[in-house]
Amino acid sequence: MAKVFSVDEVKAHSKPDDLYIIVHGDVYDLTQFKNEHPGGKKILERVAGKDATVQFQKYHKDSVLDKYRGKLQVGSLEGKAPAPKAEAPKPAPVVAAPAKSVVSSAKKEESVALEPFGDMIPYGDPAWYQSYHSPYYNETHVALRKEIREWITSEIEPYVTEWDEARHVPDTIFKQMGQRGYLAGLLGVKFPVEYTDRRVASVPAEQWDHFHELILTDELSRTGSGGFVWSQIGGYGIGLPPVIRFAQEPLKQRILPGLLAGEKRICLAITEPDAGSDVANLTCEAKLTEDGKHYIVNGEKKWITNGIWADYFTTAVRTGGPGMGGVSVLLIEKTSPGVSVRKMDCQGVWSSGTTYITFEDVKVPVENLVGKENQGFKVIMTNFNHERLGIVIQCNRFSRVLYEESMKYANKRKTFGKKLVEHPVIRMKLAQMARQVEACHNWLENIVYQCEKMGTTESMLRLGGAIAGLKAQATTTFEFCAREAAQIFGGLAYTRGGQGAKVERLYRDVKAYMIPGGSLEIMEDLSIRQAMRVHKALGMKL
Ligand code: HEM
Repeated sequence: MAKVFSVDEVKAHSKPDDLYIIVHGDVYDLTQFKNEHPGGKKILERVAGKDATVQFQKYHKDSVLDKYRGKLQVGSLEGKAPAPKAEAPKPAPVVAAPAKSVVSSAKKEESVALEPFGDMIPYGDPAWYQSYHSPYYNETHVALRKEIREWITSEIEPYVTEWDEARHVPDTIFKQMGQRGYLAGLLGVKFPVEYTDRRVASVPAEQWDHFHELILTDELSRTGSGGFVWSQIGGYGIGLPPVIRFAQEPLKQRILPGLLAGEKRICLAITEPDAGSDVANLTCEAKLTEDGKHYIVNGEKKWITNGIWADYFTTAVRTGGPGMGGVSVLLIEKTSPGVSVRKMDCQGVWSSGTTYITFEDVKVPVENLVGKENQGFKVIMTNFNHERLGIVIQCNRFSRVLYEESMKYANKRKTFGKKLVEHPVIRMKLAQMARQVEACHNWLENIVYQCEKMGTTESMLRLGGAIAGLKAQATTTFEFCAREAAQIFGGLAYTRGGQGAKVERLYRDVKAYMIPGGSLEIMEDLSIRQAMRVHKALGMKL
């Protein structure tokens, strides 16, 4: 049990070799820590024995305490009120919608506002977190949101900067993703109960839908690190769906339980030094042996997320003639002789393990063919909508994080005698960020709802154009917000770590979202070309 102090008792610890301070009513012993304090020891000695809450808030985000509390807190002041949790106070009488599935328009009376959640900064969270009415969410979504946010706040967020600098997230975190059932819920398909006994604590498997997946990815992205998110789902979220949809049953039985549990890792290997968004041009070749039992694979793959840690590579290879009709997909195993991986040094997403892979005479059993020979393009295409929606969710939360961080900072930092937020030029930046984030999120929810209703084939055929347009929108919003947030934070966004850590990191991560998964230019073009094709079939009259 932590000790209870009076103000006078804390005052007695006001020497450099016996240095206590008070922050938010909690008492910290900084006697040893002062020597390693990044802000210097003298500044701490000046507030020794005192309440330093105001000074602390000026130089740090409160989340710094999540990391150091365990090590430094020795007690609390007498009469201190318990700290507020992630859930905000309840201002209005609101109830969650029934857990029946997404509420239909015919049942308008069920579409009631959900309870407020989070910090209630305007636009700092999606509208349904801030007691707006929504037709999309029910109590299972509410429960999942709470479950993930608690985990991220206590076990992930305090360490993200450290992991990014180390360019590696501890393997235990990915294992937890498996144990918590999150990995099984990230595949754009119904919860795969036939291959795993892992379950998400707050959502019955049979009720799992696309909005749960949205919430999961969105909350992971609140960490403000593309590297962290990609370290967990960057390879998995695009490497595994083709296997679960198109691989042969014995292969699935063999590898899925380990992958869904977070014990094994997988990635998607399509891009090559000379083939990115123009997938049909890839050259990595796979030749069938004369006995028809193996493929022999030779070639290179570049910019492969998580490749360095992967046990399996869902790999696009050329088995036939030129163009898309000669492409197949093979599951290649890391243990096969001839596979080598080299980590690449990139501008952003540092902890995501971007990798260069070479395949030299790698022998792959024909049982590892995913889909049919020379029909790999269909396998790849089926993946695109899910991959791009994942990118959109991440980008939009990153944009929101940039806005939220800016809003908080603009409300505490003073220049020329005023808070930043009191300068119209800064409010204009915040307004421009918020309106783009909100527009993007509303389009996103609409598209996710269509995925939920249409199913895989129809959504693949009909939504490709809109999802490409949405990716273009989300990535340009992200780029805009990174630039504006950096201007608001000034020098703090130019240095790594500290209060501007998320802004500086996300600024570096932008291009990792704007180039892969279909570059901005290709997305904009596709959003019109593909939509025209679909609408021609729907009877478009020009
Ligand atoms: C529990 C007490 C404290 C802890 C755990 C702590 C921890 C830290 C950490 C980790 C940083 C690096 C930047 C960051 O991650 O935000 C930092 C920077 C800093 N801290 Fe503290 N600190 C504490 C109290 C204080 C107090 C009371 C003051 C002022 C009186 C202070 C002044 C500063 C300054 C000036 C910086 C440098 C900020 C910059 O680079 O812009 N700290 N502190």
